[in-house]
Amino acid sequence: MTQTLSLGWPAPAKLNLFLHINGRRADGYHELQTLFQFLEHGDLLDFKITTVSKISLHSNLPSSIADADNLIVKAANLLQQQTGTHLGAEIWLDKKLPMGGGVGGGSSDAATTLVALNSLWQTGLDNQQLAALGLKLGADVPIFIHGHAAFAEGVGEKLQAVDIPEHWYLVIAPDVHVSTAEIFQHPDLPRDTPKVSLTELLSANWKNDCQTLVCNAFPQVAKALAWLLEYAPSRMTGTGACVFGEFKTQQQALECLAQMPTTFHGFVAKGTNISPLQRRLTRC
Ligand SMILES: C[C@](O)(CO)[C@H](O)COP(=O)(O)OP(=O)(O)OC[C@H]1O[C@@H](n2ccc(N)nc2=O)[C@H](O)[C@@H]1O
Ligand SMILES: Nc1ncnc2c1ncn2[C@@H]1O[C@H](COP(=O)(O)OP(=O)(O)OP(=O)(O)O)[C@@H](O)[C@H]1O
Repeated sequence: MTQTLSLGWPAPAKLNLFLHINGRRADGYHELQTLFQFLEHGDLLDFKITTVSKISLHSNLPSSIADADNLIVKAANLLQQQTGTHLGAEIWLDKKLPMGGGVGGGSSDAATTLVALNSLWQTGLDNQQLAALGLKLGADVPIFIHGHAAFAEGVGEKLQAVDIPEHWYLVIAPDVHVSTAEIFQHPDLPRDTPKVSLTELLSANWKNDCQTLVCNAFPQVAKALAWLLEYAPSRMTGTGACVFGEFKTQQQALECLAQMPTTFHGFVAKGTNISPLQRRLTRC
């Protein structure tokens, strides 16, 4: 087999448009209800398929993340083990998403690796099997494999596709790393939002149950959110640190970005119900 080069696999960001924590399971994981939408903005991965089974990664990530801890390498190894393929891959990652930002960059990279390699290695797993594999790597991986905006329950793996308005967002990434595990372990995290139906949730005011705790612990997050709220309905995504403001048009979002203090870092992107990864897969 000749070596195959396959370029331009997107690993988009996600937003949690709301995030409710309904309880804590015996294994420590939390039951939640959340609404996921993708952004037309994210990391990019390239793959070279090799006939030796080695997985190697080249990236612009900080060297503090060892390859063995990288979710891309973990995803590729997991797919190899699961399918018994003897093929390997050389992978290039162009990291654009803020890390530990609640926009799911690591999970999205893992999902893109599973979806792309399953196609390029011709290992034939269906989306359900890939999502089950992905869940072993992180609670957010299945949504990126699912590829459609969704209402999620369970620990984030029970997904119901939804079609919701595709607004423009200004996302601000405060210069702090929020540990998802630490937020979920925190004694002050509210864990008692009652579960309600999707219909009720879609017409309610949206909130993020982690937001107050994270804003209290990280003044940079509170500051970014307070600034955004002057311009648009705004919230935190996931367990932070990113916050987003919602705009009807690209122009409004860009005008707000232009006024943003230079001490903040942010980007404008459109929300999308169909993941850019799905669109790339159908071009394969
Ligand atoms: C908060 C969300 O971003 C919402 O989309 C996700 O639920 C987090 O997903 P993730 O980053 O893929 O999280 P994981 O890597 O699976 O878990 C990190 C840590 O968060 C905690 N965790 C995560 C998800 C969940 N439903 N309950 C939890 O308690 C666990 O302590 C876990 O050790
Ligand atoms: N490919 C990767 N990209 C980014 N982070 C990675 C990757 N592989 C492993 N990690 C580790 O995962 C941590 C969290 O990454 P990520 O950027 O996905 O956080 P996040 O956006 O808060 O995710 P979530 O919204 O799922 O909680 C990083 O700090 C890093 O140590």
